[in-house]
Amino acid sequence: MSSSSTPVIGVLALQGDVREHLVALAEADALARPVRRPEELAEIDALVIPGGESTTMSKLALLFGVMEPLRARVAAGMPVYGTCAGMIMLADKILDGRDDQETVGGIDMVVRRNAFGRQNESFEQGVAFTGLEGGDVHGVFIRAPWVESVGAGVEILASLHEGTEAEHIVAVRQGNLLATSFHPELTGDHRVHAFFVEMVRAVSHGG
Ligand SMILES: NC(=O)CC[C@H](N)C(=O)O
Repeated sequence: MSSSSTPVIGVLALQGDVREHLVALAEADALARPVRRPEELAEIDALVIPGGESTTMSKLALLFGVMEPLRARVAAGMPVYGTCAGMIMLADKILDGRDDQETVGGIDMVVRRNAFGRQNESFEQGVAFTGLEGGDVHGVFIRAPWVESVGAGVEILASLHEGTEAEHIVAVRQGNLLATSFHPELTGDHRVHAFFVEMVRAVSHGG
């Protein structure tokens, strides 16, 4: 771990909206860099897994040999933030995935891919996010997953209501792992990234 107060945060750069996360992290006062190879994983304090396509990301992570090193670092407590496809990658269990699709795992949750359905492929909605000041976050949902269920150790940070129907969980935290169904990196509002950078600082300073 870096001992400086500016954490080095990688963005998993196999596929997806890497550049937007690099910009958002830099604006949230982190040193951000793309990460592709196992040896690059060893040089970061924390990681963002971007949105994109989780089936492709899974395949490339296996191909590049980063899946196992990533699992090892997650098990060792490295903070990771996953958005959308990145949320899927952090799920211990997924529904509607491809048969050969693997995840990094780490969050005790069941995530359903493309959960909001075809009619609702992409939409934008205000999201009340526990722990963030300044009002709703602007939620950009693109073929987004939702969290179907969580284990006892998982904190629910945001949910959406569908009409009068059930709530769908769209943001969670378990220990040093954070995941959102939506894409704060596509908005100019970097409060969720700043929230993650604070999580990373807390870990670094705590030793
Ligand atoms: N915007 C996104 O990241 C979409 C996620 C995509 N539907 C998947 O399953 O990976």
